Amino acid sequence: MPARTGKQYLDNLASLDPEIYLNGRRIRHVTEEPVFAGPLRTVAEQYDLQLDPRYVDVCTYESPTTGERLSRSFQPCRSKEDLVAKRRHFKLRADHTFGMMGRSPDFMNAFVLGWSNNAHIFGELDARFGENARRYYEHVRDHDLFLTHVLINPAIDRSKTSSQQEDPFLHLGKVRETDEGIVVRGAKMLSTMAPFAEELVVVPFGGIAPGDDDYAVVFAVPIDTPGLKFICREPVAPAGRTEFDHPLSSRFEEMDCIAVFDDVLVPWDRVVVDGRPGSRDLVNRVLGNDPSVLVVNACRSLASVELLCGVATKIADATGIDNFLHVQEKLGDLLARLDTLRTLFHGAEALAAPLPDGTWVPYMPGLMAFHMQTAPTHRRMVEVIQILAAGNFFYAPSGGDFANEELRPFIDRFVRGRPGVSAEERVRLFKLAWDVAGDGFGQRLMQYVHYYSGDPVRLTAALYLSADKTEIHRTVERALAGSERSLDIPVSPERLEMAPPPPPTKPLTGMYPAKSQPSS
Ligand SMILES: Cc1cc2nc3c(=O)[nH]c(=O)nc-3n(C[C@H](O)[C@H](O)[C@H](O)COP(=O)(O)OP(=O)(O)OC[C@H]3O[C@@H](n4cnc5c(N)ncnc54)[C@H](O)[C@@H]3O)c2cc1C
Repeated sequence: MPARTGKQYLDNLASLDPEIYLNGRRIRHVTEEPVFAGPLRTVAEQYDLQLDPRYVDVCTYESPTTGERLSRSFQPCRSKEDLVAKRRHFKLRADHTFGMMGRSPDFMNAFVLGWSNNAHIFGELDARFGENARRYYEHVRDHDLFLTHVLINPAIDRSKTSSQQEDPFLHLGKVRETDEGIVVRGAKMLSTMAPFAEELVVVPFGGIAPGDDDYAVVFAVPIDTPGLKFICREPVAPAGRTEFDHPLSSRFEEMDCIAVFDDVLVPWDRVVVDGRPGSRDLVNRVLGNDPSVLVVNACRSLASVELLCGVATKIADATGIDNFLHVQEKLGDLLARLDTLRTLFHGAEALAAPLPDGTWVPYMPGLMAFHMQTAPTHRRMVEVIQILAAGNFFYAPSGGDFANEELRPFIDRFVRGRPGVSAEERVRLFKLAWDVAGDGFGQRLMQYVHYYSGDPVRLTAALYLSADKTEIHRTVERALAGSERSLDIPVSPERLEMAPPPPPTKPLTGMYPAKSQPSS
């Protein structure tokens, strides 16, 4: 099947029977659940978008084997042109949600492309596993499936390894093997979008301790696999929210769930790492995702800070405060931050280079630097929106008030903005600002931005440990040499051709520094 429409996605989702629980209730038909209506419509639109005549060339490419149109997100990058084409696709789909949805289909599509690229590494444990990884990517690509994933163990006692927890199956681990596959038990925290997904991918992240091979299991299963349960958090956008009152949260709430594995059988053809001795070393060495995951993430981040920056400047204008110096200083700072991110984003692409296997990747340290700047930028933009909006959030009548003919003249008179800004324009703007900067929806997004890629503290430490510091140390040596080498100045190259960074030489475990791992 080629790239799907929204209807094809929804029809398939309706045919599945996953165990999804919301406030104690089993949701039997996710496609009919009112709480899920807004986000489901948005996910379906993400599928429709790729076949829209305006975007089909941006969002799809021709299958080399069948000639069908496939989602661009699955395309391997064999040239810089491929890289640019994928970035345009990712940014388009991120702009559709204004970057409010981090785990829209592109995220996991890019992730499983990496399973295909890394099949030879998974094959080191068992040739079947490499084959499974490659075939799974093709299965997801050819059926254009929507995936969720779980990486992290629940935070029961972070000072202990998985096998040291009070019960050996609090963290997800392998219980036994059968002729059909491996049986796994335990839990993984935070499966975003699980109610809307058709498949679940499991990959441990953050480092597995010595002696914990049983917990180094990598696999993918259909979302309605027996024994697999998802318990949703409380919705931040309860059913019935209108687009007038909640322009973002009524459409873009990604549900998060804890995933419980109550003795789940994973068939052998879905196993990529089976928890045998040596599994830990492999999982700590390779996460298995494609470098384009960082591009998906960067496109989402950019889309969301573009919206935030626009909201901040619009609200300053709407109430005539943009003539004040301190407001201009704050807005100027936000615009500079936005342009810093844009420059990093496009700079990483400009410095793209091929890996030894011919895959083109953007300048990865640049994308990592981009990632590390986005959370503080997002937070500052939210803070500035709060400072500039002040009490304005709290006298924004609801859609129902606007529809009340008796109230309307008062609203039009007293709730308008500066001359030229009507009450409706002003109120809609402040409701948008509240969704992203005040409401639980916006708070969850900010938490997402800080943590979606792991703990920023350990990620930043890992960046320090793995960075190539040769150049900056040469500069220090030149400064120390004093006048002896004062005319020995390197001339910067005419063209910057950055090779992709070598693999880290320091012992990192699944991206986090080894020293921050609990040990057995
Ligand atoms: C909104 C949202 C959606 C998410 N969606 C998904 C998803 O779909 N799939 C998925 O797999 N994950 C998802 N995540 C989880 C995300 O991967 C984790 O939040 C992230 O990896 C951090 O892990 P943690 O939350 O357990 O925090 P922890 O790693 O436990 O950190 C909590 C605090 O303790 C400190 N700390 C803990 N351990 C150490 C240590 N060993 N050394 C030093 N400091 C330590 C940290 O610095 C931090 O301040 C999501 C997270 C959020 C917020």
